[in-house]
Amino acid sequence: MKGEATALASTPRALLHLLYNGARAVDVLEASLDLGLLDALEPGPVTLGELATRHRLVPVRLYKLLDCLESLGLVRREQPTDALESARYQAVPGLRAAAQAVLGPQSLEKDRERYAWHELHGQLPQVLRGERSMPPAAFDWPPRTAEQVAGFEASMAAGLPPILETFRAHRGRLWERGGRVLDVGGGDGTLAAHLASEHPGLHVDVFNLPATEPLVARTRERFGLSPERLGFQGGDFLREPLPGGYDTLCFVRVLHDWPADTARALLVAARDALPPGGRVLICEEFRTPERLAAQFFWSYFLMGVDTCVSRLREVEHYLRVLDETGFKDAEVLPGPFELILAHR
Ligand SMILES: C[S@@+](CC[C@H](N)C(=O)[O-])C[C@H]1O[C@@H](n2cnc3c(N)ncnc32)[C@H](O)[C@@H]1O
Repeated sequence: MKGEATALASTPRALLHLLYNGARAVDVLEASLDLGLLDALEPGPVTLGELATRHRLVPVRLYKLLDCLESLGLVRREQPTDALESARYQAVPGLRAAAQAVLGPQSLEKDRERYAWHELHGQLPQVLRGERSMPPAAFDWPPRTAEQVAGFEASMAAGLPPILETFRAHRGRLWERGGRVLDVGGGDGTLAAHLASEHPGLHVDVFNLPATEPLVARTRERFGLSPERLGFQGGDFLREPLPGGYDTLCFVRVLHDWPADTARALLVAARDALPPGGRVLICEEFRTPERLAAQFFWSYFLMGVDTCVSRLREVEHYLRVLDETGFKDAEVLPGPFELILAHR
């Protein structure tokens, strides 16, 4: 039985049937996760008879649940005889981890429900004609009040684990020589604090808008770091050059927020601030089919927010701009969020 991932649906009509049944499909997956069926199905293959006995489930009912999973392309079935119990199943690789990430307690999708998407729901023709938008009271971009800034930076920090995983996977390569790092647009300093804590030879500063200074101070305190290990440089990268004195400048989920010419200008500013041999690190949600799917909520939501021009770009776009702005030896380091490393 082959276990490789499959397309969600083979035809547009099949996809539309599945989408219409989205709430029921999520119910099927949550039940499968809660019952522990995914733990058994992913190593698989396992027969329906074994699954039903192990989990004390009614075989004829379990068969129908597995039909639902099969129609979603999430399990494969072999039916050696017509007896239900003999049907053998195997989940596609990664299903359990995906179900945990998307439906489990730390689900980003569930967190997104608190945003006012229903302001647009059912109104897309008016939204697209420019007659209706997200009310600023429901979502303001860029964040303006201290409360909005703190809420936004906290939600960014909550999404850092896969980024930290990538940084950790390449720790030897990135930080064995220590040095001074500037995390440009570095949020509330959570990434910088992890880097400083995990690598005693590093000094890390956050460059961010002055309004974020108290947030970085709080992070510094939470991690028990001194200002010598985790510093703050207040500034506006749209209006002033980036500060010098660093070996590495990081742009983590920053460049995608801007039009291409602004993102390019930021890389030029980085080049001008770095010494020869200095490094730039770009960590982004590069545009891939999976990332676009993970971004579906924001593609929908931001139709009503013209002030946000954030967009996913292919990794090749950034590699080309790095080349055009004079960076050398760019390479893509793999991980849950790929990291581009390039040298001045
Ligand atoms: C999408 S967030 C990314 C935060 C963080 N790097 C992360 O990945 O969690 C963009 C960051 O850029 C900062 N930023 C936005 N405009 C800026 C500006 N003009 N100058 C400096 N920082 C800015 C924001 O305050 C925020 O921290």
